[in-house]
Amino acid sequence: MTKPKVLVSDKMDPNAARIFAEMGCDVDVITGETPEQLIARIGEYDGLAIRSSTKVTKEILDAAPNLKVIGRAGIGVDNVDIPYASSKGVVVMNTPFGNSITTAEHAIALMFALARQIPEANAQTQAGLWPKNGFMGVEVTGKTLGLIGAGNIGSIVAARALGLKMKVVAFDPFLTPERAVEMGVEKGDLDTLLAKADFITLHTPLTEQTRNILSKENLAKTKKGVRIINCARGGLVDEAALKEAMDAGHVAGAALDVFETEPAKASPLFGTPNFICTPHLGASTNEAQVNVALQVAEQMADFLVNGGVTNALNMPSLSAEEAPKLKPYMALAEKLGSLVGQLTTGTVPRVSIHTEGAAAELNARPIVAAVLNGFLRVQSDTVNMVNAPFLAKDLGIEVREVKTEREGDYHTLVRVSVKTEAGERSVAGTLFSNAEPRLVELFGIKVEAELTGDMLYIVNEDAPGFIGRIGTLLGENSINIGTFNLGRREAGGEAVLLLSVDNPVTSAVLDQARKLPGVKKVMALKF
Ligand SMILES: NC(=O)C1=CN([C@@H]2O[C@H](COP(=O)(O)OP(=O)(O)OC[C@H]3O[C@@H](n4cnc5c(N)ncnc54)[C@H](O)[C@@H]3O)[C@@H](O)[C@H]2O)C=CC1
Ligand SMILES: O=C(O)CCC(=O)C(=O)O
Repeated sequence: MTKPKVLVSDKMDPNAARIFAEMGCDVDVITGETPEQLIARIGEYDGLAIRSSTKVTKEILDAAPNLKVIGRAGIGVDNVDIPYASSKGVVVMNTPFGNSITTAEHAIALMFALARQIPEANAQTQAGLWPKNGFMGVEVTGKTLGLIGAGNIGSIVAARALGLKMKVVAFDPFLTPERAVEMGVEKGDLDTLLAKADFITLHTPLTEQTRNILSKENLAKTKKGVRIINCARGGLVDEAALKEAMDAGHVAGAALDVFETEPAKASPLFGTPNFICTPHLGASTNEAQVNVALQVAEQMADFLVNGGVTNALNMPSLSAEEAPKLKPYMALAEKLGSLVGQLTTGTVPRVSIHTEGAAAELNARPIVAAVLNGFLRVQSDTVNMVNAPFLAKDLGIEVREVKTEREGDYHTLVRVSVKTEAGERSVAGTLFSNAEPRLVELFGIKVEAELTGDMLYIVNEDAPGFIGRIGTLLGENSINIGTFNLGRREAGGEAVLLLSVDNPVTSAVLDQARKLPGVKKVMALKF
């Protein structure tokens, strides 16, 4: 088997390359290239490992037909066009925890640097000025820290601030009252936070809701003398409004690690008294960089070599415990989706996935994605587990999930139903020995079959002599039958025949089969 090829295109701890190699990937580390150089190179790679410098645009994704996974050694993925990557079936992963402590510590470091004006005091002291009287600081003890965003990093910042005997007011629409109590913070709305905080620190992603969350209007609602720290993303603070508020003496100090445009080579804030900044160093410690490099390489290699999915942003994760249990279900789900896709014509406004018994206890998202992957594969060669749910949405297909924990006839069952112009049609399957996917029902008829390789699907009137005739026809055309699976609605009624065959059935043979007496439908299937 050829080894997957990975490109590391941003500066990353060397442990990443070591792990990729140890886990069976060929790895190239080529950093600092222009977008054009990356476009010329990316075509040969299965994986791309990045930090924040590489911008993974539509153009880069279009030039990457082999790309299967993008791994961000860090948290923010705003440098990756995720919707487009998803539409191309490329998994995007990050490492959500590896640099959180380091970034929280940077926010706390900047808070102290602001409180005691350390950068300027340092500069003037080293210039020989000994400015003993020019730097009256403030204590942080007893002050209120306004925390905008109480996720991984925000909650670490809160814990550190509480340790410094500060009070913490947190604004985060997803923060539950219980979690706020657990964190020891006061949950407040944004206006309350703005009115109360002596220091404000931001820890949200940049979204349409958070862009300019510290706007001119909101800065005006802050306490006079407030100090602001942003170690999250440029664009959360309106930089021009911040400059105005600092010049007016309303904001006493601001520390930015991140800027709206990076690298920030110029800014109206540069040179403003009590403004300090760092060049997006939030994650830059030895510890964090080793953590994220190891983690991204392990996750990407696990995906490329073993199919494991961890911390993907556009695909359901499969934990190490879940993966072995879910894998046979995903195979079953994909086969059932494929069967119903091959047997259905016309528009399908709805696909329902019903899990029953043991299947209902599992994480349904990978099972649903696998059904859609199989179902849509019939119309698209480029569909996969990542883009199938997006493609279904684009096609206007409603996807329903139903779970019944009670067992029916089978210990475990997955049923796929599609709504068509002709009505609802469904197929169902189970796992034999908890591992082997088997079809057990086809459009209301009980039929047990392994869906594999080339198959022939025949609907006929149940009558003596038919099986002999189809066997003879295939034999005369040198088509060897592997398995033979029969089902019927009732004696003498509609019957279904599913045959696995050792070689594909040509259209000429299909035509001959259609002419056999009692035959209603004949189709070649492929799994
Ligand atoms: N400066 C640097 O080098 C680094 C920056 N970061 C950035 O830090 C940010 C936070 O990272 P994590 O804490 O790991 O993310 P997280 O996802 O754990 O937490 C983000 C929090 O923001 C909250 N949030 C979302 N929308 C909000 C809104 N409209 N108002 C208030 N809160 C809102 C979410 O509910 C969530 O709790 C990310 O943007 C990340 O890119 C992360 C690492 C290093
Ligand atoms: O990789 C870096 O230095 C930046 C880290 C960062 O911003 C993130 O993880 O979101």
